[in-house]
Amino acid sequence: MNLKVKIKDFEFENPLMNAAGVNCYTIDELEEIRNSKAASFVTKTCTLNTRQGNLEPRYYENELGSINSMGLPNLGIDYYLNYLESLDGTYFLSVTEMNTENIHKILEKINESSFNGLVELNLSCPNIEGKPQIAYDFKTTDKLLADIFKYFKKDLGVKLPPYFDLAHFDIMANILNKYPIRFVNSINSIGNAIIIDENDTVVIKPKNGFGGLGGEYIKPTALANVNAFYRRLNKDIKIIGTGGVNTGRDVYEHILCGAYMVQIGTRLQKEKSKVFERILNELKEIMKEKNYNSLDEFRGKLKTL
Ligand SMILES: O=C(O)c1[nH]c(=O)[nH]c(=O)c1I
Repeated sequence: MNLKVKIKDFEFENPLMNAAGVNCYTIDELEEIRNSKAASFVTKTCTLNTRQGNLEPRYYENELGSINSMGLPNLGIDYYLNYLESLDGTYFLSVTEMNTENIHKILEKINESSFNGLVELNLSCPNIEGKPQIAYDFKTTDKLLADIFKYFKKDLGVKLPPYFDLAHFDIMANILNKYPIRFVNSINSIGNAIIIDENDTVVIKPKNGFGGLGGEYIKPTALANVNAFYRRLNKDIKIIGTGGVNTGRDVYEHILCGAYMVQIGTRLQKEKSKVFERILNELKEIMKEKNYNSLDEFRGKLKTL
């Protein structure tokens, strides 16, 4: 049984990796994933300088998922870049910045480095006070990508927020199809939800309790975003599916919708890196039952009525 995935010239043993932000803040956490059954990892989204992030409590989980307003805490691009440059194998480096000028600065830094993996440009952080998510501003996103591809020579994809209107899928896909983007990762957390505890109180401190939703809560929206972009993007832009993955069946559904790699966030936070082996075994069971020997045989084969 062959679980291999190819994105551009990069080949992965299987489709599983972590979602940015979970278990990927320190080198120790990244090494834990690298030494697990996951086929790759993505770093915590990083910026030019280190960031403390928002006040705590800034993360909360329950049986249905999680809510977070971390506020982009990270150890800075140099920390992650130096570590990544020391590795063989193919990994993902997630980056963003507070404005387009600094996004170009951090990408130019990567451009000049010997990093040979894929950059995941995060256009969808919902938790920076006063900063709207870039990917909800279509004009800015279009201009940013046009400027990036004037100089950026390495392999880059984008991390998108969920969209909820078919017209927005059309607009965004038309923009993305213009550029040599290697992948689109859908979705980031569903921004600005609230969860209330039994003391009539929100469960996280930042932004009056408003934070990004993850876990089972968001799987239907994640699957729809994966499939909407799979239907619209030209075939050399691969889809990475993120959101609501708890079982092998959830991975199977993301791939059925068109996903290549599949990222695990909330469930990894709960179960730690042994989750990759469990979910991989569950996926293999499903493929055996359905007599599939490779992911290509069922990727995108979602049936409609
Ligand atoms: O608050 C965060 O650090 C965060 N949290 C998320 O749920 N998604 C993101 O892209 C980010 I950068």
